[in-house]
Amino acid sequence: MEKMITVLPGDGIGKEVMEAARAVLHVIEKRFDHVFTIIEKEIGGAAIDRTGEPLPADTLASCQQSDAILLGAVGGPKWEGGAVTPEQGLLAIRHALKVYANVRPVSVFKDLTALSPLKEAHVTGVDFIIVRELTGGLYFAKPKERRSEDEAVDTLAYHRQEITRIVTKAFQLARKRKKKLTSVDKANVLETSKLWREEVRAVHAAFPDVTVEHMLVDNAAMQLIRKPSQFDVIVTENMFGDILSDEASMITGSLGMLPSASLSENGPALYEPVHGSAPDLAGSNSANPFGMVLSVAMMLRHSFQLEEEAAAIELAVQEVVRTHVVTSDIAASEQQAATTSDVIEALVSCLEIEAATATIHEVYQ
Ligand SMILES: NC(=O)C1=CN([C@@H]2O[C@H](COP(=O)(O)OP(=O)(O)OC[C@H]3O[C@@H](n4cnc5c(N)ncnc54)[C@H](O)[C@@H]3O)[C@@H](O)[C@H]2O)C=CC1
Ligand SMILES: CC(C)CC(=O)C(=O)O
Ligand SMILES: [Mg+2]
Repeated sequence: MEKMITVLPGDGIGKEVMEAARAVLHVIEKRFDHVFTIIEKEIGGAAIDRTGEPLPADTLASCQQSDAILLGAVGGPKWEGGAVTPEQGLLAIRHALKVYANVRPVSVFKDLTALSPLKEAHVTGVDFIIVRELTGGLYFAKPKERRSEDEAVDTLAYHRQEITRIVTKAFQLARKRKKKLTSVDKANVLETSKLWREEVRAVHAAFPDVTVEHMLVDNAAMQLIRKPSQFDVIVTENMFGDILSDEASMITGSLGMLPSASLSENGPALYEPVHGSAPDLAGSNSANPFGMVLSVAMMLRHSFQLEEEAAAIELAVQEVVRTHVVTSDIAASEQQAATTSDVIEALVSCLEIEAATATIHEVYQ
């Protein structure tokens, strides 16, 4: 298979975790005989420094011509408060690619259950996805913001159609899973949430086999900690999904574990870890690359239908976790922490050994 992938490392640890994505893709290419043409482009602070723009035209053009896009993370103190910010580049690319559905799976690796701050019994069996609306709501309001000396206003607006398409996507995903959808809103006070609920009820008519519950966001935040295994598919608006997914990441042991896929109706999808550029870790070779690497697996599965290749990556992550080659966020102690480079090396050899094992298997069966 031949595919073109634009990679956008971005800023901070985005660059470091993208090294892991590249290394893993390289092994997959060799092992399964694919050709991945990788084009690297700038976004965020790196792009501002060189061009003055957080999303240069050539970056967007490359993404639009690609079969899929991998993004690290953007942002950092260097650009905070500037007239142009790295985060504007991130929002702009999501908007331009129309990737309205951000799918964030939350599942716990067996060998990490003890690391969750939650009781092990509560974490066991956790396997849900957050479907976050990604191109509307507070982060995209027009006029985007209003600011006077003493007042600032952001506008939360949703059009019925924006709700219909994300809710439909969530129902479709729920139908393929345990058929339980939790719609999270704040319908007791927000007009947008009332419209959201109306639409969930309307779309439900086409998915009678899926059970729906409506949950207020403050309760949902609590329920995620109380009993995360109650969830199957959560669908929610942009900012609620942003906040709840960082919260949910800790069920798995670390924000560094979570991958995501940002999907459009029919254009290329964007795959990125849930975390940001972590300025506190940048340059220290200690970022957890699993969220990025698992995003590569999502890309292979969803954009290229390469199930075996995706599973090979997930298996390698599982094996590397099992052998405790992990960064400090999920290591048993600081002394036992591996570097990002160690983890990449372990992932690569694991993927290569898996290949060798597969070959022996084929020879002897
Ligand atoms: N998709 C993106 O590009 C995102 C960008 N950001 C940007 O990132 C910058 C930093 O934001 P923060 O609020 O600090 O969020 P963050 O997600 O970068 O970091 C939050 C905390 O989690 C830790 N962390 C994050 N990723 C990790 C990993 N892979 N391994 C181990 N620990 C990890 C960090 O060390 C930090 O303590 C800001 O400029 C923000 O706007 C934030 C979230 C998403
Ligand atoms: C710029 C922010 C909206 C990025 C973020 O936190 C996210 O997408 O999860
Ligand atoms: Mg976020």
